[in-house]
Amino acid sequence: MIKLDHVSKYFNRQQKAAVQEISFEVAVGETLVLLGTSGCGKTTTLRMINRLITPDNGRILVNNQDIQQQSEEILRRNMGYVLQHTGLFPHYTVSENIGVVPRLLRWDKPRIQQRITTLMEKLRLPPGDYANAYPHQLSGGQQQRVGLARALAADPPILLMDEPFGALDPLTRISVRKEFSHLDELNSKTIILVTHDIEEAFELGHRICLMNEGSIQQLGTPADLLFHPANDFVKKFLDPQRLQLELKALYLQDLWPWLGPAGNNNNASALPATTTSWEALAAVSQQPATVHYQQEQKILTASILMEAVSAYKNQ
Ligand SMILES: Nc1ncnc2c1ncn2[C@@H]1O[C@H](COP(=O)(O)OP(=O)(O)OP(=O)(O)O)[C@@H](O)[C@H]1O
Repeated sequence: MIKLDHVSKYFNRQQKAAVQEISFEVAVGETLVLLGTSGCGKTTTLRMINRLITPDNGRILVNNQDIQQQSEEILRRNMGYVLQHTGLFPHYTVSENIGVVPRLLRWDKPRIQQRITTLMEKLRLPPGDYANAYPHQLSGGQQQRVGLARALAADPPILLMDEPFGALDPLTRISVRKEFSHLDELNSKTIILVTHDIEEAFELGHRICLMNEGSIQQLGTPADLLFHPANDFVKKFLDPQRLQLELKALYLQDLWPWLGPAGNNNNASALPATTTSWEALAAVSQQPATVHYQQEQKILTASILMEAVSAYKNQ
């Protein structure tokens, strides 16, 4: 659905490209995270995809069509854009902010109203309390949700997000991120999300594109980056948070051959095999659980889990 083919960008006739020979594809419904330190070219890459910046070399295709040959208006209508600083219009109410794009598209009033109400409810902004509030009357987390609602209003198939949780304090950031990952509105969307936060990338990305100085260092699943780093840069980038990331990237079903013994315990709570090791560790810290997978049931304790993680890594 989105394809970058050897895309480069040089600013101000720089010798060194801000983005250098970047190629990747993002499938329909996939979330790709662009991860990397400040200045590595993430935002430039994102802005080239919706034509806010023109590449110097290479091609960008959306739905198999070169974006330079599509009208900017139609291209952007298919892409919601969410920014770190929400970019809400300060003199518009929440409801007016969310309705901006549907109004531009000339939807009729009842349809716009219905859509605003639906999104506000889904994003935990009760319309009775917030529809007529102005952005400055909201907390950072609420403003962020309004920004997301505005990007989703016309139901675009693609969502581009630049540090969408970057302006939030760490606790709010974690809770807004969690809500975001469970939002049904996002299930079928193709999402490219920019962040410098490793944990966020691992939580939200189906795949991660790790960049440094304008180039891709590795593009793969969280498990690929952790267990099969392409080079020393990738390894060192992840090292500070390695254990936690490994536990979040490994699902119980990945550890199945090393989990044991098979058994049944009617008093234990049941965990799905799609639980991450991180969540499972929290769940079994008090008492054992059972896991059912491929017609087999096993007992899970913290020590069994940690031994299985070690065995997986040493295989
Ligand atoms: N409009 C511009 N003019 C000149 N140089 C620019 C411009 N935009 C970005 N750059 C340079 O291009 C490089 C990549 O910037 P970019 O904003 O894409 O990085 P980033 O990874 O998104 O960083 P950050 O997380 O700090 O936003 C940087 O060296 C930056 O200074």
